[in-house]
Amino acid sequence: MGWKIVIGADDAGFAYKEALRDLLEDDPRVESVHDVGVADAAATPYPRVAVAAASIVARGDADRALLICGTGLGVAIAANKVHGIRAVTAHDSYSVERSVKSNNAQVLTLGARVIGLELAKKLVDEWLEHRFDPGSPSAAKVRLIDEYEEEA
Ligand SMILES: O=C[C@H](O)[C@H](O)COP(=O)(O)O
Repeated sequence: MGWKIVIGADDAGFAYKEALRDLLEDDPRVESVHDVGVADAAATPYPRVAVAAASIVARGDADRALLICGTGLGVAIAANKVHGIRAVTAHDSYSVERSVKSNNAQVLTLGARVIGLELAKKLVDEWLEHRFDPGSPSAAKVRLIDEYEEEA
């Protein structure tokens, strides 16, 4: 079975979201792509799409989410407010890899005003290759985040 991915963006990320969704839909590693919007480039506050996408992942209806805004930062902050979600902004290959292998982040966020579309496509392509190893030494560190969240 392939990845079930949710994708979303605000107005600043709309054009990138459209291009990255097309890429994901054509990728044999991807089973499904759920687009939570926005549907056009009309101004939309980034927390709305970020929370909508992250909630789908949190309830187990998708494996991962890809979110795009101007910087990637606002959608990451908003997505991280959803219980159980680990969202990161990553604009280089190594960080994208470690976001999965070290942090078991289910949400990758990108900034359309920060990186070019071709780099965004390359990072998303690489992201699909990475998997978290629950038997790795990183797992205990991620559990500490979960434990803190349960106690908070
Ligand atoms: O993090 C927020 C995003 O970059 C958003 O696209 C732009 O937000 P702003 O209009 O508040 O700068």
